[in-house]
Amino acid sequence: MEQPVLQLQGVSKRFGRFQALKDVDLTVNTGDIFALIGENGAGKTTIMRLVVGLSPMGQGQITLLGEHAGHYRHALSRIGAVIETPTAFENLTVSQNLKVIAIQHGLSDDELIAKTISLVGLEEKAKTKAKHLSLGLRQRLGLAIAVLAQPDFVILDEPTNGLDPMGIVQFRSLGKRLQSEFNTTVLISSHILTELYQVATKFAFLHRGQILQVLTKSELDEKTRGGLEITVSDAAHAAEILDEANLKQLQVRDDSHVVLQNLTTPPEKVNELLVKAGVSVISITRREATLEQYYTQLIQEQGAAK
Ligand SMILES: Nc1ncnc2c1ncn2[C@@H]1O[C@H](COP(=O)(O)OP(=O)(O)OP(=O)(O)O)[C@@H](O)[C@H]1O
Repeated sequence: MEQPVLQLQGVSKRFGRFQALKDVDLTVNTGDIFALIGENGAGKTTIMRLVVGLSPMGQGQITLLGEHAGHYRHALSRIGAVIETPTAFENLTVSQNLKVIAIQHGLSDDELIAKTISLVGLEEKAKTKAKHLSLGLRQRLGLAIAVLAQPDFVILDEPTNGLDPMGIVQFRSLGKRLQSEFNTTVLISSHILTELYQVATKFAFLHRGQILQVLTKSELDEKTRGGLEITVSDAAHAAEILDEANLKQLQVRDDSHVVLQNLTTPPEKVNELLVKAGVSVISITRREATLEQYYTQLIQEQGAAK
């Protein structure tokens, strides 16, 4: 059954006079791969640091695995986190690093270490010292450290930072395996929105310290579903004609572009309607909005609403 793993209620945080988070409400449930999406400085890392107690609480309440931030007893031992640059023992090899972490968790299972190394695709570097790893490989070691003890909840801040394309592909499968094989709940931030879209099941859009919207993957898919981009001589007139024909979900982008969403009407029909009404149709193209475009649009709407 779905249960809250992490809840933020009315969380605000200031750094001096700067309001980094404002009244943030979030619920991450068991099995979610919950993506935090936001521009540089939106507050993603601040949320993660507050959750793990790396930063003192501001206002509001954070509940992690049933315990309140500031009063954690067992919650932190049940999570794995990579926040900012992952740290490792520089003079120890990849497998020695993982051995140390295993011992810290009271585990002495070499098979688990080997399995974790393969999960993050570090087999060929198992005997390499951490100080000789590239940024992307360090990132993989950080991931391995975070997931080694099979925590209930994993927090990953920019886990794909520095990964090469192969690393990103492997990361995608790691995200899916964490969920399907270990039922791990994940909170993740990344700048690579196409990657987040591939792995996440829920999306929170954060802008200047505030949550604009939280969507499930199917809600996001619904909102970004394909539409027709219509280039015409007179967009306002075209919109009137389409509206009269009961094609309601439309948006005038500028003087010459109208976008019609959730369309079941074929493009030929749209063309016929417009041409009959004397609007010159230059082109009709089918488009799907990406997560990136959706996020940009959301921020623009937010700016326009102010
Ligand atoms: N210790 C601090 N002192 C002062 N300001 C801070 C501190 N930590 C974060 N900030 C500010 O708070 C804001 C949010 O920062 P945060 O690191 O959470 O953003 P982010 O969404 O993770 O961005 P990025 O994508 O760049 O990592 C930024 O403007 C940052 O400069």
